[in-house]
Amino acid sequence: MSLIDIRDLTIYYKSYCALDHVNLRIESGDFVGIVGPNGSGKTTLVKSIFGYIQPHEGSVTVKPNTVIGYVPQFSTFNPHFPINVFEVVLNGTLPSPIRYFYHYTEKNKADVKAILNQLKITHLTKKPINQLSGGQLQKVLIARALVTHPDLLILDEPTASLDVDAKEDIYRLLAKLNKEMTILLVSHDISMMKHYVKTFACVNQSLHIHDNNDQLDFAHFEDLY
Ligand SMILES: Nc1ncnc2c1ncn2[C@@H]1O[C@H](COP(=O)(O)OP(=O)(O)OP(=O)(O)O)[C@@H](O)[C@H]1O
Repeated sequence: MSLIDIRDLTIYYKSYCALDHVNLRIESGDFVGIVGPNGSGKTTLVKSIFGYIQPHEGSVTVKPNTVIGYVPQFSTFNPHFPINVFEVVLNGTLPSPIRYFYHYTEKNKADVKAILNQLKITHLTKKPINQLSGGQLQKVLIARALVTHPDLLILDEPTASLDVDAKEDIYRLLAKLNKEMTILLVSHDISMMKHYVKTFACVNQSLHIHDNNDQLDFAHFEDLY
């Protein structure tokens, strides 16, 4: 069974059709890059995988017991909230829905330490998040998603607004993580993605799949923007 099986997914916002009979299968171990122009339906596709948006037609089936980690778009995160790195990552262990009087366990805290160590950001543990660089904050958000030990990590434009070195650093980290988990990455960085991604899904209301081993005409992809 595929990790994610999307069949004939059609989503409308009122009368506007954002996704039109989209089909996509994500297999365990894949590194899928979702590309497409602004407003083409990438975030809508991701939200439908989480079940935040219900299909008007078609279905999204997630393999039972799949743990999904999510790194939201940078712009949806408030970097000025008075909280430090350890606390942000610890938040990732909160159960959903949150129970009243929930207390973090010692295991939760040990998991956070282990992830910070794995991502080599232990030195940032006590730093307030408003003192982090863009690349450091992005790694912290990835750490928060990893603390639940996901089978599938979904990232929505994790490298937007980062400089080239910080972008490369994030892509190298994702390539390493892909040895242990499946990755679904929404991004506009086609030129960098093509070095790391195994499968491209090109969204523009409908969806086309390309194997990165194909001789892809990336110039044509870039024309879409
Ligand atoms: N809640 C909503 N209500 C109405 N229209 C919406 C809503 N969310 C998205 N849309 C519209 O649906 C289309 C797809 O939006 P979506 O956010 O999925 O695109 P995207 O490919 O992620 O864009 P971007 O690259 O700019 O982040 C857009 O035309 C958008 O304006």
